[in-house]
Amino acid sequence: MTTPLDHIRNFSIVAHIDHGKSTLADRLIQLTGALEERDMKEQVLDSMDIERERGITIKAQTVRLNYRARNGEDYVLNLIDTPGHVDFAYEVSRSLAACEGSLLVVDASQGVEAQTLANVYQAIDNNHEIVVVLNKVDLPAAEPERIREQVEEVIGLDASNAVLISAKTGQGVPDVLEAIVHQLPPPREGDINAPLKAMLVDSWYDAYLGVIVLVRIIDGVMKKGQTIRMMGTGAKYLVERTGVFKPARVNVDELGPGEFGFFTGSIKEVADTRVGDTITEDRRPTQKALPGFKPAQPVVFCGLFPVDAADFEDLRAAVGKLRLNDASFSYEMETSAALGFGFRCGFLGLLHLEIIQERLEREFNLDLIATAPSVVYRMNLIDGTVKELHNPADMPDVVKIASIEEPWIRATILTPDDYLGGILKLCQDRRGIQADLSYVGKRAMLTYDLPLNEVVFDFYDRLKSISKGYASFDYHLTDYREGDLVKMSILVNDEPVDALSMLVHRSAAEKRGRAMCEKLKELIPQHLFKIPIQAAIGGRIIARETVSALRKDVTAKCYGGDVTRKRKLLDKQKEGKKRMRQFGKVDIPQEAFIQALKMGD
Ligand SMILES: Nc1nc2c(ncn2[C@@H]2O[C@H](COP(=O)(O)OP(=O)(O)OP(=O)(O)O)[C@@H](O)[C@H]2O)c(=O)[nH]1
Repeated sequence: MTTPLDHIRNFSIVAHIDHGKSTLADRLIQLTGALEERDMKEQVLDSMDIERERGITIKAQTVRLNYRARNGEDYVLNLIDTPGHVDFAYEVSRSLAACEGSLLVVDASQGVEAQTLANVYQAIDNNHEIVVVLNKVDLPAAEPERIREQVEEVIGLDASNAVLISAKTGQGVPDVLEAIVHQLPPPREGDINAPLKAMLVDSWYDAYLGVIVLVRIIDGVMKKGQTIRMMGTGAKYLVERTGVFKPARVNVDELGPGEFGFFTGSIKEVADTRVGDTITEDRRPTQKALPGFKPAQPVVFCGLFPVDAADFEDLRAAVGKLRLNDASFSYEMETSAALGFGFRCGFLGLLHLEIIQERLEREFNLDLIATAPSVVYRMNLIDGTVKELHNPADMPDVVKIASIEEPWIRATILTPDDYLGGILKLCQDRRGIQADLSYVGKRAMLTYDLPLNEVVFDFYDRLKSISKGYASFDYHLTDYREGDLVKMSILVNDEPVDALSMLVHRSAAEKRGRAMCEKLKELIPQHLFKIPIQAAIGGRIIARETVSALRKDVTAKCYGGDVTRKRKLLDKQKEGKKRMRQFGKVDIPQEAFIQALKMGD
């Protein structure tokens, strides 16, 4: 039996990272009895280990809560989880488009932050009704009244009905459930007799069931035995199972209008499902598809190579497996003179890159070298063609290039006033153009346009360290702009190391080149001969350092003495060697690549 529309509420929780979204979700699940206390793992919505460790939510999920309200009526509340990090802004927007309301969670001791703004405006753009929830009122530093005013002033939302809670102690959380029922609207449309029309919200790969597709039903019903058609791709599948998450997976006979749930149907790959696609019944299709979504485009690329060339096939299998579950991660084979065989991989952002790299190393036990992250450049060639450049190593000959364009972002930074000077300097150093500066209480809200190229390395780390962790940051891509960009190569012992070449702005090239050479000098161990390290643009050397030659007697400890100690040392050397890469006659440790690429101003 399907639930009547006016007894359904579909909502998301939007918040800045760490303001308590997952803790509140846990409480709601617990209060509605969706999960027995003893089954209650901390933060059930964050299902992947790495996510839990980092405390961030990546994959959007949904949970059905059955709630008997104080008026005695039974409601179905679908909680659609959204990720909180800027890299996953696209996933946020697609989950928001599938529901009607949001809880805006704001930490009452911290107040509005950059991602509070970014996420709540996305919800408002999706016509959401919004319940303001002020969390962490148990903290001595909480100032709910001040933050209530801030929400009204800065965001322009009515916060007079804000619910004051502590997701940690549970205080006030039952009022959140009532607010969901009374302040959020039921699904706006939905005709059970109309042809099936459903939105594909998400999909992921499950080892037992294959691809699981999360859907929001608009019209009609979806049930086992139906042949459905994806209107965007034209592909047809037989529905084998329909169900909901409570949060454990439970099969149901059918899904009706306004409901969220999943279906399975021998779909082989996540890549066969397109988020935002309209699903209809093949036999009786709906006339009009939903407005589609754009697929998420990778914006940051880097090469991933196995430290040990023998691991290449394992790496291939591993990236293939990850891709099964993450359509926004892309890869293609790449060869590098310096690093051998590997893959050029595309990511939604730096965090996405780090997560994938970490999963490859941890879950698949691979030792990897990652090359400098690079954005996608547009090369306007003299012959009129346009080429997208994902890899600095593939840069066309400069004489063929008319101009180079690079992606720009609009960044919003909120910071306590004390750190404003340092942050302005950082943005300025990174070629930023200030668009706005205003105040949110005692904090400055800075809006800057920046080249993404200047942000992908360590901008976020620098921002955090300048502001002692107090500044918050959010960005979105805006446009491509022409830039005076040059390819900088690094030569070690007169040989170019392709994995270290990068595109930089001409004005920053010398400084960056010098910094790279200095770092490499520290990181490359001494050899028996002198090693020159140089940065070059075309044939012109712009920076140079030298690793001096090793004096012979340093190896003396390897001769004579205790045999076990000697063997141990040799073993250590062998281990160390594995993590080195040979360039001509020079061994470069793996760390050198990573460290050399972190600029440090
Ligand atoms: N004192 C106090 N701490 C809280 C409360 N709610 C959450 N926390 C703590 O705040 C931290 C962040 O909470 P999460 O629920 O993980 O925050 P989140 O917004 O889901 O974070 P992301 O998943 O990273 O977006 C955790 O250490 C929680 O234990 C509260 O009401 N009071």
